[in-house]
Amino acid sequence: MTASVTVRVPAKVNVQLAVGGLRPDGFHDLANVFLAVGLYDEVTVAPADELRVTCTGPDAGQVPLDRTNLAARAALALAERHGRDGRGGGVHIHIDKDIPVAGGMAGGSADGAGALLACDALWGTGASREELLEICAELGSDVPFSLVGGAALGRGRGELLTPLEVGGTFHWVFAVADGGLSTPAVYAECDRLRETSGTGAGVADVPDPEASAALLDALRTGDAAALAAAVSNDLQAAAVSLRPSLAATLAAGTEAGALAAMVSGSGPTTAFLVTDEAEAAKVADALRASGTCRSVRVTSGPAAGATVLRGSN
Ligand SMILES: C[C@](O)(CO)[C@H](O)COP(=O)(O)OP(=O)(O)OC[C@H]1O[C@@H](n2ccc(N)nc2=O)[C@H](O)[C@@H]1O
Ligand SMILES: Nc1ncnc2c1ncn2[C@@H]1O[C@H](COP(=O)(O)OP(=O)(O)OP(=O)(O)O)[C@@H](O)[C@H]1O
Repeated sequence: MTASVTVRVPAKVNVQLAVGGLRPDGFHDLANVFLAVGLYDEVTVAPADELRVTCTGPDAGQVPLDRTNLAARAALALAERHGRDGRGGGVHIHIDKDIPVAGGMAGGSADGAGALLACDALWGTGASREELLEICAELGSDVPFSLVGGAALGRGRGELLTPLEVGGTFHWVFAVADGGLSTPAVYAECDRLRETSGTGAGVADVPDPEASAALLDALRTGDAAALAAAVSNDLQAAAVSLRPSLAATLAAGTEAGALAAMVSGSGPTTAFLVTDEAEAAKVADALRASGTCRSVRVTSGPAAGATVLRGSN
């Protein structure tokens, strides 16, 4: 019997986040271009008498350890589908968290996808990729992408994925802000700004979001300058409206020579696209010196999706 299984799962940045109208179910239709980047959480699962979640890492204190944790919800969902209800809760899930919490980098989603893959291996469930993706979509809009990684276009509320070709490595600097932002609050602020913009348009009749052809081309050819010219995030104004101090962080990265500066997803982490590792180090130093963020991370993408590192059945 396998003693434990460890899965590594990447963070994401949205190189394009086009937000459509508010749907009757409370979600927004998206054209969401995800890129997985090399900051990872590791999720380890092992048999236990009951469901238990533990977490280590710099932000561990902000992670819920009850059944609301996305990793716990993933384990319970798989157990229920495979008739393990009696025993299914019997798993210890440990999260070694390196992805900023509530930072717009899909940290909780990563843990959900990681726990799902790890429990599937631990229990020998043999769930198909299709079933795993279905459970991921039930857990959250970003969770399917955490499973597949690489780069993908997410339609619907972000869960309907089409893998994208990427022709090179893109270098990034991330500025982690103090505290998090609530994803629903940022979407609500986006609607509020649209309603008060004076266009007279309601939040339901926004044009259908479309992926940018220039952006997809830049990903395919690995052209960082072209990607920088095409990135966009419809949630950026909302995140900055809720956290005005982000404007200074964005300006600090731009002044330091970043090709592009943007809010990562719903924020408040900010993302800076740079030409290479040397530029990344320069921009990272400038951001640290600016005093406009809590910490700075340097990495690159695309990164592989959820991957079993140790143990399997
Ligand atoms: C901002 C992004 O991270 C960009 O990738 C995602 O759109 C958010 O994905 P997520 O954190 O997995 O979000 P979910 O757990 O599915 O939804 C949380 C809340 O965010 C809002 N939400 C999310 C996704 C979406 N397409 N439209 C929304 O309006 C809704 O208020 C929803 O109740
Ligand atoms: N495993 C988990 N790790 C972190 N947060 C979790 C987890 N499970 C549930 N949460 C809850 O989800 C909230 C959002 O955390 P998360 O780190 O996923 O945000 P995020 O990166 O902004 O998400 P996204 O980019 O998908 O919108 C947290 O405040 C926390 O209460």
